[in-house]
Amino acid sequence: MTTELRVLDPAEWDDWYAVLELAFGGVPEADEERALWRELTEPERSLGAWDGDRCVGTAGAFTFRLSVPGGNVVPAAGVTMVSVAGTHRRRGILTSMMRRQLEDVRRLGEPLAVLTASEPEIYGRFGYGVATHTVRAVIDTTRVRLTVPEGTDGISLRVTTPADALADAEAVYARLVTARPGMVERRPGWERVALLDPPADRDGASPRQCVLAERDGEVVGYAHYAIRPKWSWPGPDGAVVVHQLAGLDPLAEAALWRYLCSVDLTARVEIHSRPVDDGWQHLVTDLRRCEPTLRPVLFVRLVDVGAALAARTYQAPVDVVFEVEDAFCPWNEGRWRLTGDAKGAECVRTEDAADLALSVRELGAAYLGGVSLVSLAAAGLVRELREGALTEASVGFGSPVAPWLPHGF
Ligand SMILES: CC(=O)SCCNC(=O)CCNC(=O)[C@H](O)C(C)(C)COP(=O)(O)OP(=O)(O)OC[C@H]1O[C@@H](n2cnc3c(N)ncnc32)[C@H](O)[C@@H]1OP(=O)(O)O
Repeated sequence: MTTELRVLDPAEWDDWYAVLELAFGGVPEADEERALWRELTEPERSLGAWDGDRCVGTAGAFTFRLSVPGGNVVPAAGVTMVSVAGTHRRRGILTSMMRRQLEDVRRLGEPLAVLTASEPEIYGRFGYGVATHTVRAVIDTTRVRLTVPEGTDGISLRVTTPADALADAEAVYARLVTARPGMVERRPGWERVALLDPPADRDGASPRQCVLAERDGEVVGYAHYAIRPKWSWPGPDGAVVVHQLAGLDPLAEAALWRYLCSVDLTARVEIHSRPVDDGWQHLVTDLRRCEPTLRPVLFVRLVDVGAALAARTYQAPVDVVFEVEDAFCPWNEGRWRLTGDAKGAECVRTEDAADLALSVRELGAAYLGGVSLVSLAAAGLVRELREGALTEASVGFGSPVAPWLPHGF
């Protein structure tokens, strides 16, 4: 069997997308959702694998800019819509699409490729490392109280709809992008992804609602949530389902959490995705009764090691030579000297002796400052060749704010 890889012709989008839908189980998306993904697809950077006139593989990329430690936003390919038809699996089609895609990303000059994986096992072989995690939790609001900081009463709340609050919520989001690594700048059209609310995904909950936090008439935070009513024999037993929450300062966030934790006729707050260092965990009286669980989310791949490492800053001075192994993108292989601090960085090829040896996957994992090089070394994935280099690099790579990706793509 030979398959041909080619750039997507927009006229073929329906056939191409049908392969993806089928690979994910074949449940058709709501018209509104499908139409939005069609609009957001960038055909010129989407690949199809064709067996004769049959599309049997798909892989897309979005043109993103990702926030990195220090506050820069760096061009990144947002790899997406990856699938291979059930009739054509395990014959190397995904591998050929990943190779071609990374070559294209390199040609476009984007130092990074990022993705969220359907199954984490798939992408390590292509050099992607897990760089961000998210916390899911269920707060038992019948047992857990929230102690909010003084000053929260200065925030007033207004209930509205996500659609009516869109411009205000987007303005808040835009101001937060550079404050936390791992966030994606929203391009035109992407604000509508935040509004997607297909009834099939609601699991018995209401359409999404929105509450705005305001100080002196200015919007300083918002939350998107839904209510899942439930009645048990003793009485009301509903849930508040938190989809998004963002505040420009701690008081705005605390006021939003207080509101969500005190909705009448509910007994729990379900938090689907929050940063691992989120403030609410310190406001609750009993974190054990919130059942926090961790999940890997964003995979990062350094497509151009030199440009990627020079694009972020380092919280403590670093001067280390990395010996990088990268069989899938051999242009990255070899030794790189990284020098940098909190103001800027440079990363160039060198013949000097290596201080640390690792694969490009581990560099991707550590890149956003959420996974420490020391912990990767503890797993045997980073080798220290000069004493002291591991601590130096690990401290420098760290981030005071945990990286987090607020939404999928
Ligand atoms: C960013 C995103 O869009 S994530 C979405 C990914 N898509 C899906 O999960 C949809 C359902 N699955 C599929 O469509 C396909 O099974 C794919 C795309 C995951 C894999 O496509 P294939 O063409 O079969 O992969 P390919 O033959 O190139 O396999 C490459 C390697 O990955 C391994 N692999 C592929 N899929 C998986 C998997 N789901 N779990 C573990 N290993 C896998 C193969 O065993 C192979 O290993 P090897 O190199 O050691 O031999």
